[in-house]
Amino acid sequence: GLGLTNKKADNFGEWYSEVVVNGEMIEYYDISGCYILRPWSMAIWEIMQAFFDPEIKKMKIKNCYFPVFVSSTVLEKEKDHIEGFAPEVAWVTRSGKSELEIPIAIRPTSETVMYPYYSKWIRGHRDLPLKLNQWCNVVRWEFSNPTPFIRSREFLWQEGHTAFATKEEADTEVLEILELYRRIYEEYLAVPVIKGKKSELEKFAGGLYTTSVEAFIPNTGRGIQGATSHCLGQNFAKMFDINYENEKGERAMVWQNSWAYSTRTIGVMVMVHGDDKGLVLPPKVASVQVIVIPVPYKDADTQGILDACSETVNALLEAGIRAESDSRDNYSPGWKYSQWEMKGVPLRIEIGPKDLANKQVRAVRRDSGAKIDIANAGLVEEIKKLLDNIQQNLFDVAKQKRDECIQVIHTWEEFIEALNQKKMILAPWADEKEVEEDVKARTKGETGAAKTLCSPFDQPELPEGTICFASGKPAKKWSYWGRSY
Ligand SMILES: O=C1CCCN[C@@H]1CCCn1cnc2cc(F)c(F)cc2c1=O
Ligand SMILES: [Mg+2]
Repeated sequence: GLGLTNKKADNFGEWYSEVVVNGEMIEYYDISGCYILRPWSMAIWEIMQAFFDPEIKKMKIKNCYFPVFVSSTVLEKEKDHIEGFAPEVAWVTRSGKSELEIPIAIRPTSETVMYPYYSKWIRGHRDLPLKLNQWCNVVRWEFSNPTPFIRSREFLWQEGHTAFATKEEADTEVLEILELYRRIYEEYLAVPVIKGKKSELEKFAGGLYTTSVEAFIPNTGRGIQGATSHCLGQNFAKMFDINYENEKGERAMVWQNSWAYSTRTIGVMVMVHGDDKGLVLPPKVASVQVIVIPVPYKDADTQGILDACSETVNALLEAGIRAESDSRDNYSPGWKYSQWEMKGVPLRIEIGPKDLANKQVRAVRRDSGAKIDIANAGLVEEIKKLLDNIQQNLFDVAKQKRDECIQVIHTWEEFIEALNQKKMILAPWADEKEVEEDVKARTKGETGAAKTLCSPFDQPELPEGTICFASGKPAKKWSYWGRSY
């Protein structure tokens, strides 16, 4: 019957895959690491896209579409950028019965697909800035444990690829995009994130610097990169000859950025807000915000109740609230309550004989379970307020839980202790690659090594003489550390 067999606090991994399946977001596919995105999750992707796409259009970024296939010559053009990733690249080696002359890769990301054409299109300073984005899928044949939305062999994302005449313009855009990613998480998914800069070891090797929004999953004590915005510097301009004649008639290389968020966002939201009754959807991203359920009673005025349900739905729809009624006659109200709770619908409205008589409805919140009787007069306004309150409450609760997981430390002992307590660790460190490599080596274990998540833009005080928790060298900055996805 209905109901989850796994508890979130007991076995998180099994709970998560049960919730995304029972909530009808995901269907498992017969190829490992691949998942079907059912309408219940696709609708969330579309709602986020409906926010992000107009925002980048305001920034004069244009959408385009490049081929999914990459020739091996161009993919391998960038040796050091690719070398670590080579095992993840999926290849087409034949069509029908005939082997291909040259194998063709399926895009794992599109730098090498796009930049030869950036080189061709960018000739003079009037061709700048060139700012393109594409909404597409990418394929990375990952081997570590596949997880719906979080780590899959194919996923949907947007990838932005921009080119500027000056570093200043690039630096500015990196942060403008990162702010949009923060808004996706905090204003839509109700998930708190931390903005910061990746370490030299964790950044995109092909770029100059990487910024990210970092989320945290309290149940597993793991950080997760929520979205990423890189400044590529002039590295790819050098590799792909993307240069132009500047206003002084000199040859100059462009400054580039690339940035992405993916369907991973949905998985983070499920992990943070889901509970033992199933999904809990923030109203801003719920394709159904209010489900109206008739509660007929014996021979009580059933038609009157059904009419009240459709009138309520229509009033809510007219006010721009995404409402539906569930008037299926082959399920009991109780069964419907559980099913819509499993699907995480933020608000349920029940209409029974008593409600009909009193010209009111009974609203039930999915986040707190609170039951509220609301008069039909002024119903729409009350429901709007309730949905806003649910959105804010989900964020506040998630932020409070995440903040409780943050532990400031100064010594190695404190670091290990906090790691074992599944904390998100804030520590002063020397900001040296070897130090991070050493921490990874010293914390390797079956639950994965600790690594830097990001160095927050919002730096705490670093008093003179503070030492690095791992090396004893003078500390240069604070960074968040932890195990991660
Ligand atoms: O993260 C982004 C934002 C959107 C555009 N790309 C950048 C960097 C992607 C880094 N990356 C990430 N994963 C990869 C996997 C591969 F198999 C491969 F060949 C290359 C890569 C790879 O370059
Ligand atoms: Mg990867």
